Amino acid sequence: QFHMIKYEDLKWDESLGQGSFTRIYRGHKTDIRDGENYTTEVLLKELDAGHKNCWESFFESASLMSQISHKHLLLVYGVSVHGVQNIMVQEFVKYGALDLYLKRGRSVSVSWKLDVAKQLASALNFLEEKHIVHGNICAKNLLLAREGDQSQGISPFIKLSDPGIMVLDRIPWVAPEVLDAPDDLTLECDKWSFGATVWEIFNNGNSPLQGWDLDEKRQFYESFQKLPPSQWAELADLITQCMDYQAALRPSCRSIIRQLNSLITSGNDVRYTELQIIP
Ligand SMILES: Nc1cnc(-c2cc(N)nc3[nH]ccc23)cn1
Repeated sequence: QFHMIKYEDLKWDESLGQGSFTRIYRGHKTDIRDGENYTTEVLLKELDAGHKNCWESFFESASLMSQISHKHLLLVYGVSVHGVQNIMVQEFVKYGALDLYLKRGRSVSVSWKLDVAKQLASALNFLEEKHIVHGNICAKNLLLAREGDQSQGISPFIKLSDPGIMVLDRIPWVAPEVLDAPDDLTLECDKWSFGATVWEIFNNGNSPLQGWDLDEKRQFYESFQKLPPSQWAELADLITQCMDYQAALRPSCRSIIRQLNSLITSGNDVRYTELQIIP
């Protein structure tokens, strides 16, 4: 399924924090090609030995991403097994997770945000064409490889990370129909999550329904509520289409791309804060 990497070819640098079942580090891997030693900067994702049960979803998500390659999909070099330890070796993406980048108050323009949304849509379109469901689209899983420079006309560049291990309180990123049947994730689920992720991008990385407890979040679905609309009507409309409670009515990726391309950023290039609903 994927390339096995020798533990002795890996070097750990600094810790970059930890997820629910994983610890992540910056590191390097060495390869020997035509007798030359090459070192590549990598991200090392250690799966807690204690969480054996997440093993298959850990490797499933890794193998999913290593079967295909696309410029906006994170490259997974392979896995390394050392005793009871499992390590996923990913390409190192310089600026890390997009939600944290946006929360750090980087004031980015509307066209910057729209570029990111278009790149995510093209990654989703690629996955849809391969009938591959990602299952965990959110700003936390978007990695920023290039900050972009408005003055030089250089756009940002993002990579969609592996789905990782699905945790259940994924409301409002997880599509409502998944809550009752978590096993049959469909391509339509990724469209719902795309809508929630675009909402995050245009809300400076703030999570929708931030601070709501699980009951309030369940209630949000049960009463078919919608996220507070962006003041940009056409964007709000696209988000609403993606987050349709009827999966079959969500737009195709091609339609999403067409609508994103028809959004006019001129005049919208002002910074505005979005509404937040208070539970
Ligand atoms: N595939 C990946 C995933 N995350 C990073 C990353 C980069 C960074 N500058 N700070 C971080 N802090 C935590 C993770 C991370 C890099 N590459």
